[in-house]
Amino acid sequence: MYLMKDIVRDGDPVLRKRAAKVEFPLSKEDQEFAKRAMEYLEVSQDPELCKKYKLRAGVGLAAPQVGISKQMAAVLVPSLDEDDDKPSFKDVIINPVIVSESVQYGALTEGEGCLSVDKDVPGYVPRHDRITLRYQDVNGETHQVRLKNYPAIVCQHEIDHLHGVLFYDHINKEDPFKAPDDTIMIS
Ligand SMILES: O=C(O)C[C@@H](Cc1ccccc1)[C@H](O)SCc1ccccc1
Ligand code: NI
Repeated sequence: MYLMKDIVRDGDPVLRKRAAKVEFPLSKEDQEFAKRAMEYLEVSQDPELCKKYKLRAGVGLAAPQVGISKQMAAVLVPSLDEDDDKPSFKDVIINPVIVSESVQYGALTEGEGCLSVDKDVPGYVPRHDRITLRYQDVNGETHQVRLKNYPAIVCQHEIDHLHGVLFYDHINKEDPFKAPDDTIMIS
């Protein structure tokens, strides 16, 4: 499993590169990332284990964030209603492509953070509220899923990492809390 020491921080050029496409069958290194990244997310979302391993909670972890410039990201988005323990989205997305996206924006009301960015950067991060995502899983199977609101926001944050984009690149410099007026605000 990865620890915070394995996470590359803003300033490292790997976070600003466009990551390379992943070939199948996965190499040992790629399989290792998939396993360790999903483990990180699961452990980080367990309050006890999160404290024990001194992790920052995460709902996504992209390969460039551990220095691997390849198009892979683990995503584990818990369902928003606590009692339903089935995640709203859980998979390792490989060579992801957003094949269609809503004109309407969505943004988290609390703004965003990033495991690779230690400073708080306040402001709304306008993203597409709904997306159709095509990706391959660790077995090379192609999936096409429609996501909206929180899971859509998380996948766009992770896919940005594969294109060398960080969340604060999207924040309006003049007025950080300005968002297009029909933006869906997600809490
Ligand atoms: O740095 C990362 O990629 C992981 C981020 C993903 C993220 C997605 C959407 C919006 C904000 C961040 C971490 O999950 S940041 C910590 C966190 C944990 C739980 C919920 C939201 C953010
Ligand atoms: Ni991030």
